[in-house]
Amino acid sequence: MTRPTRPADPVIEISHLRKTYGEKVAVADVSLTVSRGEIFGILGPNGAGKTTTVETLAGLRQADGGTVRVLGADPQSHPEAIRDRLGIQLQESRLPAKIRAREALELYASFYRDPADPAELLAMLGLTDKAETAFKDLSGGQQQRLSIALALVGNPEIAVLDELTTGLDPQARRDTWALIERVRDSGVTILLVTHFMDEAERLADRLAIIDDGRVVAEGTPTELIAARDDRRTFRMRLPEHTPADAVAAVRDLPQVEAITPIGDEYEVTGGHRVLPDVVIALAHRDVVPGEIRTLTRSLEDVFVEVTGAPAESQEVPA
Ligand SMILES: Nc1ncnc2c1ncn2[C@@H]1O[C@H](COP(=O)(O)OP(=O)(O)OP(=O)(O)O)[C@@H](O)[C@H]1O
Repeated sequence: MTRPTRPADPVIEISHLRKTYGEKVAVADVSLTVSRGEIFGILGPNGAGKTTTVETLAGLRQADGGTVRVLGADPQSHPEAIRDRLGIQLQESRLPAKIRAREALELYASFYRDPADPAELLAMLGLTDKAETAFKDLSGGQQQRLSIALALVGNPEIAVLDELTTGLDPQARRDTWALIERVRDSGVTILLVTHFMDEAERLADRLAIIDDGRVVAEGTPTELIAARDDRRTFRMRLPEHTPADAVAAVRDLPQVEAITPIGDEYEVTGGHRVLPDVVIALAHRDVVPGEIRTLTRSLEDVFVEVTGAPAESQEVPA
């Protein structure tokens, strides 16, 4: 597992968290630390224990083992210590159909000692025009932005956002990402729960991949990709009439793990020197590849390797 250096100024510290529901172990052993001012992503397949982890740190569930500290306080024994300092947007937060956007924000603002100005929040989230619109008449993206506004209305130091862009169209997702970056830039620490690789790669300063109730990898997206980047893959197009023994010679090179014909190309995977070795071996046989493309790894490749799970579909409604 990748172990990053210890983060500075921790605002969330989870150590060996365990949570069961009867026989079901939802969280087996999760430890992670979130620093002030960062966007920290929790990424994992369905049922991995992500929501249970964030609900426990928000004081909404009682842990069976381990310790949780949020802004230095234990949310299990002192939920009031973090109540005004942590805002949470849970999956599929539903509001009454007829409540208007401004009314919902004013209602939530009334729960806090030092709330944000609802009108300012509406403006920041691009909802000023929709202030008097009933919840049921807002689009999916507008409902999502309102639920983010509700997580921010208490002027929290930490915002926990769960499945932020599920069900949004591509443009609404991009708009939401830009908004989250603005919120982070205003000084709020963000804990983002997601099963979308592109979202985690784009937004998270650091992230933990959780699988089956355990942290299986942790670091910046770049660290995670680089840590496992000891293999190289490229595709090449060979000239017509390339002799079969040239391809066989490539297959026999120590650096080559696999060479697979795909359409009119070959995909070659191997060690970090595989590309020059293949090109030199072909040159010895007077074969010059017509085109070579190296394939770069993504967070999705890392996710599949560490969880063994197929990556969640990235498809969203057009
Ligand atoms: N209240 C509950 N009672 C019993 N089992 C539960 C309960 N809540 C969650 N679980 C189970 O615990 C496991 C972890 O659930 P959790 O919701 O934390 O996962 P998740 O990673 O957030 O998944 P998803 O991405 O699907 O929301 C799952 O197997 C789930 O079915």
